[in-house]
Amino acid sequence: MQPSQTAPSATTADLARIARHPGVQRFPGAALILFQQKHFLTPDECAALIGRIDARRRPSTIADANGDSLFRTSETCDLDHGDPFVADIDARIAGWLGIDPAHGEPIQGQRYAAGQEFKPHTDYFEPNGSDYARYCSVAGNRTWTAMIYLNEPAQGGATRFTSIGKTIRPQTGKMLAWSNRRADGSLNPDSIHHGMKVRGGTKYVITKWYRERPWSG
Ligand SMILES: O=C(O)CCC(=O)C(=O)O
Ligand SMILES: [Fe+2]
Repeated sequence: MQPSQTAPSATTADLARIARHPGVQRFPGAALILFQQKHFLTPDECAALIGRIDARRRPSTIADANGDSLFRTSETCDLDHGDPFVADIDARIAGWLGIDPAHGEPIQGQRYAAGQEFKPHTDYFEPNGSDYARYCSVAGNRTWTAMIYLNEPAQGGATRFTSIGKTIRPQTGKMLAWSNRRADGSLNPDSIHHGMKVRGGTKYVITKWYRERPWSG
């Protein structure tokens, strides 16, 4: 293999590598390291993922449940990494970020019907939260999130980063990638975001989370 084709081995994303991707956009401001890459997946790839999500979806769950049963009302699907199509997308996301793929959790699909949402939350686990040991003792906390919109709901369903005041609308194949930590490695509360209510149609995304240490399933 050429060096450029080898899988990355870094424990976190490589900002210089990301910045070199043609068409990548970095959102301004120091509060959050957030990138967008349009057309990361083709419409056909998105449709194929939607088919897989519909075949295996189940109600979504949350860590550190706060008693609000309406906090996350979507459905979730663990995609099968034994499926070469899924494995290829997984490798492309890790390659884009420059993170060792071993640090990634399995890709999940999320489906929101009209009226469903995921209220404002951070993707990292609260170190003082009741579920921290359960979710983080082996692989550590979540470092980076990559999320790809698979379709465009008829109405609603934007992702709003509530602290930095940025709203991103779903576009088929568009990837958002952000660091859940600040440049100094501390957890970043400004990564808080809201998967806003779908008002018409259905919304599908895939989410990919990376950890401080290798993920062992
Ligand atoms: O659906 C969205 O826009 C956000 C999804 C999300 O934040 C998550 O799954 O952690
Ligand atoms: Fe999230």
